Amino acid sequence: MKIAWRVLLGARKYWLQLGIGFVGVVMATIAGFYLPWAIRSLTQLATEGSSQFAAEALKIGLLLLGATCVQAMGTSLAGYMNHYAALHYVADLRTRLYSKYQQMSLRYFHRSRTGDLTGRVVNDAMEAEIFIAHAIPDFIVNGLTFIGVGILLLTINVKLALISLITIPLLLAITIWQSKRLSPLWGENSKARGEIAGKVQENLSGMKEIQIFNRQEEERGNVSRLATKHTNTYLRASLFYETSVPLLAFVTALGTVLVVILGGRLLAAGELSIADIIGFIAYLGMFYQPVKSFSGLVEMGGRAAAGLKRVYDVLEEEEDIQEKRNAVRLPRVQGQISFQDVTFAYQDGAPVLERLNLTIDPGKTVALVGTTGVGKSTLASLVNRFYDPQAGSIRVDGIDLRDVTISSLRDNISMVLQDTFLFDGSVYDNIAYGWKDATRKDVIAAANAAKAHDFIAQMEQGYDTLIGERGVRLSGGQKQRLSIARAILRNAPILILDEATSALDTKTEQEIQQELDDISKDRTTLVIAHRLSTIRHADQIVVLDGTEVAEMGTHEELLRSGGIYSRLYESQAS
Ligand SMILES: Nc1ncnc2c1ncn2[C@@H]1O[C@H](COP(=O)(O)OP(=O)(O)OP(=O)(O)O)[C@@H](O)[C@H]1O
Repeated sequence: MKIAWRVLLGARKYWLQLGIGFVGVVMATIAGFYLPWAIRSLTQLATEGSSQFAAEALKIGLLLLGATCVQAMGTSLAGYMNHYAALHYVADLRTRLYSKYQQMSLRYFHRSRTGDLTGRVVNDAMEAEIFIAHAIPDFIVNGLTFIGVGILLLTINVKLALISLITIPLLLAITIWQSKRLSPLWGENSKARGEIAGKVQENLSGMKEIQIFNRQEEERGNVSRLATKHTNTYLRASLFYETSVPLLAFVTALGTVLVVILGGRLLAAGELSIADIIGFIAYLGMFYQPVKSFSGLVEMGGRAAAGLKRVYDVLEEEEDIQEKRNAVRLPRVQGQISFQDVTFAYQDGAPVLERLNLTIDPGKTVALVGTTGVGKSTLASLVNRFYDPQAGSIRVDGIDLRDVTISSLRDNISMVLQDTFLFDGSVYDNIAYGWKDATRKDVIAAANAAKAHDFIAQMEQGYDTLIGERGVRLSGGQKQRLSIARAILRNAPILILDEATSALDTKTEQEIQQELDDISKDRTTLVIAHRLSTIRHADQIVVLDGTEVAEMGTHEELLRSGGIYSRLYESQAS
């Protein structure tokens, strides 16, 4: 019920269409009441031996034609208008969900499965269509039919109408029992379906690893287990559904049996005509229909509500990276970055960084060095608020990152990451992704600076060549060069290079290194590189050890001091 209100309130932009749909539903339902009435009237005329039978029958026929036309028009109007509202609301929900995903921190994506998140946008949001265009109109039709036909039955014969009510409590008890058991089962079913989507998506991304390590059997087993789990949850729900539906049909038939027996007695006593009995039985089918379909409706609503709950759960999720209400726009910065007593942990009790202090002067190049897993990438990702530290603060030009809007902060930062991601589109689009107002000249200049222009020019369609799933495959080094071009194009005052040249051969690395050295001259640059030869010219080298800064200085200073850095450098040189 809560979900129904939520859907209706959420779809308030489409109340006009829903209102028209409502009128259509009412028109069609009421017009549908006429057929049994017409049968009753015709039987009455025939049994009374009316001399005007032909003329009366024509009148009834024309009325029936009118009612049928109204019913058809109402159904069509309601169907289109309700679908119009429903499908537009589905589009709104999908957009809101996606936009919510964009606001979530990386932490959220690490703990969620991509397939599950995709399923919420594609499948679960679609349940709103079931709710608005099917469950709610059906509920109105059923309510109207039950009340309207109930009144008509009372007008035909009160005693018979009361007798036909006897089975209703039993019918209701069965449907309520059924819906209580079914709703949670449909919830489990949705979850199990999401798990399969998540697992298959994950395995498709990791297919190379599955084949390299020959884990096909295990992975097939994992998918099969999830598929069986889904089948079992579905079957449990199905068992309830399939036992209660025939039970309902049986109890409904009992009602008709009672009416036939009592109707016969009343007929014998002269209290009722044969036309009344025929009309009554024709209406009785309509009268029991809402009660019978109540369980199906509850089941349909329950399933849709379970899916929609998964959508609303995401929409309600609190973003762990929040923008303050009074956050200000960060202008283009000079580029001083300072970490003050920063403590950060992915999991409680296992800090990656603890009370870390570090100041990077504007325009300087600072290299982060340390053993693998020490927290270099983590430190870099705190600068553009992929995560917030649990304690301490990070400032850019003295301004706390939490006081500025996230978009203005990120406008000031360009990043080249270890794992390059390129979109399914042209080479040009992928480079231009770095700056939406870039001209073709800017894009080519950036490609030149990243030493990517030559290989792009050699492609059959040059910058218009499609890459990714629909186009050509690029080598790791080519991809990396495009992502460097994208970052160069962004022209931000802070540049973060996280293993940016790791996929390149030594010769190309050296060439690009020169370009990177050039572009980092007038901007603050944070470099993470395992190959220490690439960072020896950095203004400052910061060595992380444990959870804090262990050493700091230039290449020469650190070599002289004979600490961690000098040992690392020597081990690489040998
Ligand atoms: N999303 C995450 N959730 C939980 N733990 C994480 C996550 N990302 C990194 N870690 C852990 O945090 C620690 C620091 O990781 P980080 O990637 O910052 O190290 P790094 O120094 O950049 O390593 P490398 O040189 O191998 O890239 C590691 O122990 C890592 O396992």
